[in-house]
Amino acid sequence: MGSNSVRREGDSLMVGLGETPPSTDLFAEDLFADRVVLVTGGGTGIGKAVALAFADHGADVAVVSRNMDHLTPVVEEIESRGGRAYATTVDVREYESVDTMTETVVEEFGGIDVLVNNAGANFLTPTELLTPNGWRAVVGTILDGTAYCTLSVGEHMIENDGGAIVSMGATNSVQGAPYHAHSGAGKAGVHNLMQTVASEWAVHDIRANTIAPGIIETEGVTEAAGGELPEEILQDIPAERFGTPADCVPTVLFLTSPAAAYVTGGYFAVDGGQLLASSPF
Ligand SMILES: CCCCC/C=C/C(=O)SCCNC(=O)CCNC(=O)[C@H](O)C(C)(C)COP(=O)(O)OP(=O)(O)OC[C@H]1O[C@@H](n2cnc3c(N)ncnc32)[C@H](O)[C@@H]1OP(=O)(O)O
Ligand SMILES: NC(=O)C1=CN([C@@H]2O[C@H](COP(=O)(O)OP(=O)(O)OC[C@H]3O[C@@H](n4cnc5c(N)ncnc54)[C@H](OP(=O)(O)O)[C@@H]3O)[C@@H](O)[C@H]2O)C=CC1
Repeated sequence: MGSNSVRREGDSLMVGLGETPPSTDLFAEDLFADRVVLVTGGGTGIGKAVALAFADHGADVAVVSRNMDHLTPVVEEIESRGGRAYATTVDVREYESVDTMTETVVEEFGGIDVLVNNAGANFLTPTELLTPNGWRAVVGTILDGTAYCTLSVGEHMIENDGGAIVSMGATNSVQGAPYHAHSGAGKAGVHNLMQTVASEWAVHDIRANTIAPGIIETEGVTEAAGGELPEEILQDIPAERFGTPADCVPTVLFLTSPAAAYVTGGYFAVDGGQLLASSPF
């Protein structure tokens, strides 16, 4: 068995920098029983993997995004596994649309305990070619969208028994990098917003954290990168592979579970070591 794989010896699960095991191998089956989880952008990529995993651990799951064609298969998949799921459309860039989403989900499931701000958008462009509309398309989705969902669902959480919020940041928020002006600035704002929310809303029993995926192979990032992910990037990733949506799942589940009761305002890279500096020698 290669060094980059999960090894089981007897009953113990030994994990290095290999494949992330399915969440059902790692967390209790009923970890999120009686909990309601809302995942924005839950019909594709990372959001889809996260939504399915929450359902596998007993949550009622609402998936929302602009396109019902992305959402319906996830609802069907969850229901076919015996779970409860619900989908509604939303454009996270529009506050009214977001507020309607919150009301609809609360009406359907009776509350919202966990919010995963996952809806996102990106493309790579030299800054001098970035138009105001291009900036708005990306920053409007990742920063306004995260803020609107946090404000709307947060109001509900404050009025009820608190909750947990996780937002998808990105490793490009840590320092400026070519072609990421809109995405990097927006994702930096996401982390800063989560820190502020964490500090203000602890009193309401609400925790808020940021997960920063590195490069996770999804159709979305491939499109954002212009059609393919250049293999040369792997030279800067100590894990020597791109991530998968499954790599992001356990961190989301951990941060929104009671295991993270004392964890708030944090920034958690899921990047195979991509943020580590490469050797100058
Ligand atoms: C590579 C490592 C990245 C790590 C960090 C983050 C990663 C991620 O977020 S990954 C995945 C997220 N998923 C996606 O990005 C999905 C695929 N992307 C898109 O759908 C588009 O890029 C979109 C976000 C712009 C689509 O939004 P939409 O509202 O449909 O936008 P429009 O097509 O109407 O365009 C608005 C505006 O943006 C300009 N624009 C769009 N694409 C590009 C591009 N590739 N390069 C330059 N400019 C672009 C477009 O021209 C419009 O501006 P105006 O022409 O001035 O009207
Ligand atoms: N993959 C990667 O390498 C990385 C991803 N991330 C972040 O992780 C998250 C998921 O990315 P990934 O799974 O790769 O990408 P996807 O493109 O698969 O996911 C983005 C999701 O957001 C939804 N969405 C986009 N715009 C809106 C909007 N205005 N309103 C509501 N929903 C919207 C899309 O659904 P629909 O089209 O139906 O609206 C889609 O389901 C994003 O926040 C992304 O920025 C961060 C770093 C790296």
